[in-house]
Amino acid sequence: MKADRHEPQFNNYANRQALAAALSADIAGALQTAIMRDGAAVLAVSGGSTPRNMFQALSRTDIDWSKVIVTLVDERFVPPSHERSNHRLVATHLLQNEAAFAQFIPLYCEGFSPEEAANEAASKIDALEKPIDIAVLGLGTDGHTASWFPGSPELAAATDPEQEKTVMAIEAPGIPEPRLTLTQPVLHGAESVILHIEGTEKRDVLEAALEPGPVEALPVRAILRETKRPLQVYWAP
Ligand SMILES: O=C(O)[C@H](O)[C@@H](O)[C@H](O)[C@H](O)COP(=O)(O)O
Repeated sequence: MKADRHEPQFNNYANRQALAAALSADIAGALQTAIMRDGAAVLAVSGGSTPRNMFQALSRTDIDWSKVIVTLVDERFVPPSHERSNHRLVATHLLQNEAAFAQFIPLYCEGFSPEEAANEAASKIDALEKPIDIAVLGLGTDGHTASWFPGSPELAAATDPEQEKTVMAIEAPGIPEPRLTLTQPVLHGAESVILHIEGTEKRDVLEAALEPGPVEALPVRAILRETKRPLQVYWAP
């Protein structure tokens, strides 16, 4: 193993259906373990198109969802009625069936500025008094994860291991609306960090990010290099 390479643990599947079934079962098992240990479990999920099938499978798992708190790794600064809302995506595909009994902490807040909404969401997440048990991240082909986008003026602050804020407002060239994103320390502090990627292009981006180089170029590096335990990668072609 290369000394400066931060090896995640790869869980590779023949197809995306098999990945969704396995990842949803593994997340459900880890949530149930946290519930048994702590009386509650915190799950933070990403938006985008990749997690939809996994969300639908996870929504049907038979765990005590009333003891699960779901929140978002990041959010587009739009109301939950908007088609680009991650809140809407999670409400539609995850908080259904058995998982309809989960509690949900949104990041967006109607009538608030992005910064005010970030502070409001941070106060709710900080009040949980336990770290996130499972954070599920996606990956963009530009190397972003969460809303840590290359070229964002707030990228350094959001990926700073010393950042004291849990949630930050962030903008970046080319994205249509402001974002709200969890910061590096709160994801670093998660019991388990999962990267759910599909396709060869994203696998290549991850391999590039595992090589030495600046976080600014491939921001996912900020979590590849700083997790309490090996990042779990779930991948299918
Ligand atoms: O709000 C978002 O879009 C996500 O949180 C973002 O970080 C996502 O995980 C990647 O952009 C991958 O998105 P796809 O799954 O659509 O490729």
